[in-house]
Amino acid sequence: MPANTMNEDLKRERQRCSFDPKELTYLLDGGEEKTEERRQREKFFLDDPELSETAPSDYLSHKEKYEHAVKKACIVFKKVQQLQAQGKAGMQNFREVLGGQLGSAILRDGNPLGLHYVMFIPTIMGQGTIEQQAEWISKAWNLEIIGTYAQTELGHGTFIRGLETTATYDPATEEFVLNSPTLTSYKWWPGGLGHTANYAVVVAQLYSQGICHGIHPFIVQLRDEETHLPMPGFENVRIPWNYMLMKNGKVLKDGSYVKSPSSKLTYGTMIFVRVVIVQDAANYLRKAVTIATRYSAVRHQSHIKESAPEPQILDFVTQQHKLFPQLATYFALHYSGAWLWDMYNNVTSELESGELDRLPELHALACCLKAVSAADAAQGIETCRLACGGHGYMSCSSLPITYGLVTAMVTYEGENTVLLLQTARYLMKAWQNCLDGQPLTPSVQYLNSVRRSFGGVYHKSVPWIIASMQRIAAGKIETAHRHMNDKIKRGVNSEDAWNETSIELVAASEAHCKAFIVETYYNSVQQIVPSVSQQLGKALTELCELYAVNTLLKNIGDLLRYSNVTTGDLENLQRWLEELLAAIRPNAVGIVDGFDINDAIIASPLGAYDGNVYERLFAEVSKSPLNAKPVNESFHKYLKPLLKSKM
Ligand SMILES: CCCCCCCCCCCCCCCCCC(=O)SCCNC(=O)CCNC(=O)[C@H](O)C(C)(C)COP(=O)(O)OP(=O)(O)OC[C@H]1O[C@@H](n2cnc3c(N)ncnc32)[C@H](O)[C@@H]1OP(=O)(O)O
Ligand SMILES: Cc1cc2nc3c(=O)[nH]c(=O)nc-3n(C[C@H](O)[C@H](O)[C@H](O)COP(=O)(O)OP(=O)(O)OC[C@H]3O[C@@H](n4cnc5c(N)ncnc54)[C@H](O)[C@@H]3O)c2cc1C
Repeated sequence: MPANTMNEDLKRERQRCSFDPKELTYLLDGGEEKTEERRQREKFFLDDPELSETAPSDYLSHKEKYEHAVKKACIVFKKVQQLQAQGKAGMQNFREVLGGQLGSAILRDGNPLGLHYVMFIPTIMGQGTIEQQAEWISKAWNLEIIGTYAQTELGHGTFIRGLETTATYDPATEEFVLNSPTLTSYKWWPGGLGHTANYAVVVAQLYSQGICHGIHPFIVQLRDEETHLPMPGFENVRIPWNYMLMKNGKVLKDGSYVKSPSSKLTYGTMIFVRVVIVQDAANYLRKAVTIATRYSAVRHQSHIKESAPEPQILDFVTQQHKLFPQLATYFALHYSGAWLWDMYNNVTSELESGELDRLPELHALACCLKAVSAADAAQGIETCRLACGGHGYMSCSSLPITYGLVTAMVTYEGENTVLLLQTARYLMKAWQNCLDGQPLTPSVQYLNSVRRSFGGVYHKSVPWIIASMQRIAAGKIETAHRHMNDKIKRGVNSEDAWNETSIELVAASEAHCKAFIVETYYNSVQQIVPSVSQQLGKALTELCELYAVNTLLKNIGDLLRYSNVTTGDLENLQRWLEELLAAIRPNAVGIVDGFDINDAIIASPLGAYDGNVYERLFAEVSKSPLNAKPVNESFHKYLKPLLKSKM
């Protein structure tokens, strides 16, 4: 590949951009200094020859991939320790390095220490007493032990009240006795459980004095700390009394049980991870859309006008309609994720002082935002992959693996439908409160105002779209509430009525979440615009408008059903969408440049900064061991005899 050449199309695109991408980078990082720190950190890891890929891991076996990932995770850990020793990193950096997009680029095939940092340590911090934190946290941070979070069993993932593993307190020895007595009670799925972790937080049904007190977390040693040989299996495993995490519910030494202020505090780690997933989903989406946008600026195909040369595929409006909403969705999820993170931190500190009032609202928002961000990011990444035609299908494009990782988010940490139904529970109560004239929490305040008016006259503005989406959400909430109550009035019991109405309940939850995202995104942009250049402010506003218009147009049926919108208004919306695509077109490459994702993190020949797509694709396929020899052995072994036998 010619060194230092920049693709001519990308050069032109960069000249066309109306704002300076660096300004966007600084905005997203939180300032120039933060950008510099991030870049230095990325360089520190990515320039390490032991961490940079010489050959793609696609060509390794499953076992080799695992070993390769463990090796890299250990190198990363040592490097973070080096940074800490130099005072250049705090504890937070484990999360930034191992959990963010840098970590997922280095540990492309999975992070064997991921659960240790994202669930084991947070559970001890959130569920352990001060003494238990003192005992376990520093060991865990220093990687003297490696933990995981073992909740899901072969038979139960969603319905955690149905877990079968038991922990029975024996006051005679002051120990808990753990048992997984059936095939379906086997712990199944926990990340790192197979070969990496030597400890786990095990979630089990607590029994004391003959009474079941529901699920609680216990620290259990899985493997010998020296030999790493597995401890005897889950039959009558004895652990000391203080291995039950007792910040919330407790068992006293005599076996009496002290209830937690809320049994749902045991579910705290799940809320934390759901909150983190929103940001994680956004980051994966921005990587995919960077790849697809740069590729679409470099790729020429077909004709718009027969007389003109083949255009960049980014000039097809249908291509813009595939990609630009993904750019906008990144920002929408980024700002909603930041909002949720703030709420999570505020509510967590309220919980510390015994205030539980805002926990239900946090739970309702974390559930629907996790579900919608995982689903939208997955769909967005798949759209980006398809938008790259055949080359998007190649594993070296990084798009299939990115989609695979994000689609798992739909299932883990609470399956999406199940989480949307949790939010629906909250919304049904909120609607009832609204009917009864009771106060409403901030995120459902709109139900009151929407109830009073059916619609407002169309005007070309995001606030009109927000109001329309709130009207749709309130309409769907009202419909589900009414249908469920009709069934109950007809004699259906409330549980069956819930199940029979659940399609509408899920739809109501999604609509509520979308309205929340558009409003949060709009408010964030309104706050940012006065502090950035006029050009960047305009670009950010256009993206926000695109997200709003596109989301509303995807719900035309609902809009017609729940508002007094006219077909003329819909045509105006469609025109607005097309205007926005045209306005964003010159800035598309500048926007993804502003994401400032290092080429080693992009890890795709289609999306590198220099745009040398074809040269990089060629270089990539030549790494395949299959291409090392002109004739593969299978020809002589199988094909040749077959060909002969046919002659
Ligand atoms: C340092 C480096 C780090 C790196 C950093 C980051 C980067 C990477 C990030 C991503 C990587 C993450 C990898 C994670 C891998 C996956 C791990 C897992 O899946 S682990 C496994 C994950 N597994 C799952 O997620 C399992 C999903 N299942 C569940 O969570 C539960 O079974 C349930 C919530 C669905 C129902 O629970 P159930 O007990 O049957 O409850 P009912 O329905 O009967 O409702 C009763 C009442 O309770 C209320 N309430 C409920 N929850 C909460 C809450 N949290 N709070 C408050 N309230 C709550 C509810 O609203 C209702 O209130 P009301 O109406 O009565 O007033
Ligand atoms: C990559 C990955 C990593 C994971 N890591 C961990 C880990 O580290 N630790 C851990 O403990 N677990 C882990 N899990 C498990 C994960 O949390 C569960 O798979 C998840 O919670 C879903 O539960 P399930 O598999 O039982 O799905 P199920 O609940 O069996 O879902 C199957 C279907 O049933 C539907 N369904 C179930 N209940 C209801 C309901 N009440 N109403 C309507 N529909 C319903 C769902 O919507 C879905 O369509 C991981 C899973 C994956 C995929």
